[in-house]
Amino acid sequence: MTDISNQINTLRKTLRHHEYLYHVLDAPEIPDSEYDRLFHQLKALEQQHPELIMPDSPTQRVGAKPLSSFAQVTHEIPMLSLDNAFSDEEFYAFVKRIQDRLIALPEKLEFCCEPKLDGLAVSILYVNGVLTQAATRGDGTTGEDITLNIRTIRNIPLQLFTDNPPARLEVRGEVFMPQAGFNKLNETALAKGEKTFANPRNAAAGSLRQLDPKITSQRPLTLNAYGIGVAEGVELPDTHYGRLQWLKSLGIPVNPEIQLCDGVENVLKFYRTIQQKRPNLGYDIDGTVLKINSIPLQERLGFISKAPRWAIAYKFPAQEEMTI
Ligand SMILES: NC(=O)n1nc(-c2ccco2)nc1N
Repeated sequence: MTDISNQINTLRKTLRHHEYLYHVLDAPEIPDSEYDRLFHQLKALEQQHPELIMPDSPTQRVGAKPLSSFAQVTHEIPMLSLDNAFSDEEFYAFVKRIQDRLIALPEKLEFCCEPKLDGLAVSILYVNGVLTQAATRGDGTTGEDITLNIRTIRNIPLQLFTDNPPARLEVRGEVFMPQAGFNKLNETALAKGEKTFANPRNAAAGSLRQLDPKITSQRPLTLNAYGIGVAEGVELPDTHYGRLQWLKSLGIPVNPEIQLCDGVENVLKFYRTIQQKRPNLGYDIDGTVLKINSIPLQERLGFISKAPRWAIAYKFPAQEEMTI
């Protein structure tokens, strides 16, 4: 490898490390001025040697020019929506349905308990550890290709932090806008006489669905992963919580409030704790998501194909056999 490409690779590794410390761990080790100096050093070297530019270089986060429209992406594994509970009784009924379906049952059900982030669900595909495609959830089967916009979100690694990446890994999570960033965005928009957003969720959706990645790049968006879709060339942990910890080890941001809860009473304790924390989290949530932690149990339970809640077929009574 030439000396120049050595310098370029060392700078990329250093910048990825500091980007992770700053945007994922919120624990920078160098001042912004030093990060900028290294970034501009890399940018200059790449401009002198464009043949060495790689898509996963830290300098390649913001796409070149605006798109005219979004391509469609079909999810290999559908991104289903969640059933809702609005009371302890409805949660108990949910647990009872599980117990009724699982003949052989562990004495206590273990749940992975998560805050329900109020943003936009996205799917991010890494091929051999490199961020290759990203899409919105859309209708669960088909979404919009927002790869260029997702690449601008600073806490989403362009390359997984491992020397032995899976062949393909689909990370699923919520992109949201923290309240401080939302307030600042609206203040600036107001000052400029531009459109303001009603709430952080709309701001996140509007920012992610920008055709110009330069605009998305200036919006304070962040990702928290909450699951895995496609995974090839890797043996995944057999619990949901274990999979989230594994994602974290790859440099993927996961919400710090997530907890394992053993038994229904501890789950309800988590729910009330998050409810109390809610005003001070710094980002909007609209509840909690409570998941059976064991993957084999999840697979035994499967999915209910979700009929829309907004339509009903009101049928005529079965006709008597037509007599001619
Ligand atoms: N919105 C949110 O925070 N979600 N959404 C899920 C989800 C949706 C489908 C399966 O899991 N999980 C979390 N934490």
